[in-house]
Parts: sequence; C-alpha cells; structure tokens
Amino acid sequence: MPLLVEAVSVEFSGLKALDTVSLALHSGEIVGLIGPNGSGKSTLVNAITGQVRLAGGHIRLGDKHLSGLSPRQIALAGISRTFQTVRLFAQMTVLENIETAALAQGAGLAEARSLAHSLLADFALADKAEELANTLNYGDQRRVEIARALAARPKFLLLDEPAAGMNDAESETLRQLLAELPAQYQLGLLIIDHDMGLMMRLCPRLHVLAFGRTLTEGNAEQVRHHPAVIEAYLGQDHA
Ligand SMILES: Nc1ncnc2c1ncn2[C@@H]1O[C@H](COP(=O)(O)OP(=O)(O)OP(=O)(O)O)[C@@H](O)[C@H]1O
Repeated sequence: MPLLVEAVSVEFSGLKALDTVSLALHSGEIVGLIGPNGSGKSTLVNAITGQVRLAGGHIRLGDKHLSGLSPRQIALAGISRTFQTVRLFAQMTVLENIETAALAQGAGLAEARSLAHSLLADFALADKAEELANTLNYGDQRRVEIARALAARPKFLLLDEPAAGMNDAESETLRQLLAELPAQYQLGLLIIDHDMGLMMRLCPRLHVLAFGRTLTEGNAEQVRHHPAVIEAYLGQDHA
C-alpha cells in the first residue's frame, strides 16, 4: 500500500510553497527529499502529516484519502514523523518517551513497555533507558526521537533533518541505522537532510524540489549531474 502524493499544492498567503508536487513512496524503500533552503521540503512533510492544509491535490495511503484528516488521524493511519528540532519530553526518561508514543497509538501497558525495550535494544540505547531524555547527548536524543516515532508502528516514517547538528561520526552511525529500518520494520522512509554525503549514500532515489516544484527525481548519479539541480544549488550558500 504506497503513500501517494498527487499534484499537491500548498500556499501561504499567496506564496506557492508547493506547486503540483507528486511523489510515490513504497514500503521497503528509502526516498530522499532534497532541495535548497525554502524549496518546500518541510512543507511537503507537513502536508502529508496534516499539519498544513492543501490548496490542491491529494494524499493517499493506498485507496485511503489522508488529505482533510487531522494530524492525529493521519498518525493513526500509519504515518509517523520527526521534526527538524529535538522534541522529546525532556523530563521523562528515555523509556517513558518511547512507551508514551506506543500507548498513544493504542498499545496496552505491557505491550508498550516490551516494544520500548526492544526498540531501545535495536538502537543501542538500552543502557540509557532510565536516564532523563534531556541528559542525553545530542546524537542519542535524535536516535531516541526516531525510536519514539517507530513505537507507533508506522507504515511510513518521515524524518525531517535527522542528521542536523551531527558530526561526521554521528552522521555515519545514523546512516547505518536508517539503512536498516525499511527491512527491519517493514516501512517506507522519506528523509530530508542537508548532509548531501549522507543523502547520496543512504537514498537509492532522490526527489529534488526547488521553489516548491519538482526539479527531477533519480538516483544519486543522475541527480548530481542534472544541470537544473546544479543551478538550483549554486544559487544558495550551502547544499
Ligand atoms: N507556516 C508558514 N507560513 C508562511 N510561510 C511558510 C510557512 N512554512 C513555510 N513557509 C514558506 O514556504 C516556503 C517553503 O518552506 P519550507 O520550510 O517547506 O522549505 P524547506 O525546503 O524545508 O527549507 P529548509 O531547508 O530551510 O528547512 C518558504 O518560502 C517558507 O518561508
């Protein structure tokens, strides 16, 4: 059951943040969403999760229409996300952060606890289970966020800049972890990040946005050499 973004447009007081963007994401695959600052990447994730209203187009999970549903309903339908900035419950333990997400999706107490322990083991965070979330180092906090998003047992996971603020070693550890997720948890992964090294190595398919429109889609080699992509990135400070 693919996640389908069909000719989606989003406007903010006249500005077209997204203009007829289409994208398909299947279970088991990783798609990277790249583009210069302000090109509409976060807006696309916000559109999928119901955080912004569509000015046009549709979003579907297989036959089920997601557009028009509330963020909560969309989450319950199987879409989880993380945000650009860390949004953990700072005064809860790492374990409680993950358990809470499982409970919110309807898991029972015992089930939530066992799922949380197994996620912490998968993410090499078991020894941090009883620590307060805000005492963890930055890289660990970002991994707890991904584990928490997985506690909802999503069919699709949308990650908005998970490597932001990470050093090269942390980013490489994250890449290895993310590469395993689609097979390990039977999900499709959509990832936004400005770390082009990470994106090119992690994502077999890249979808490129500029000024709210799709520039191209392809593998790392195709995208890297695409004249319009080179031009779009040359027009800004960093890529
Ligand atoms: N809530 C909002 N209200 C008004 N304008 C917005 C809002 N959210 C985004 N925008 C505008 O929409 C455009 C796309 O923004 P968006 O954050 O989706 O880009 P992005 O590609 O994720 O950028 P970055 O890489 O810097 O995070 C920008 O011009 C931005 O200023």
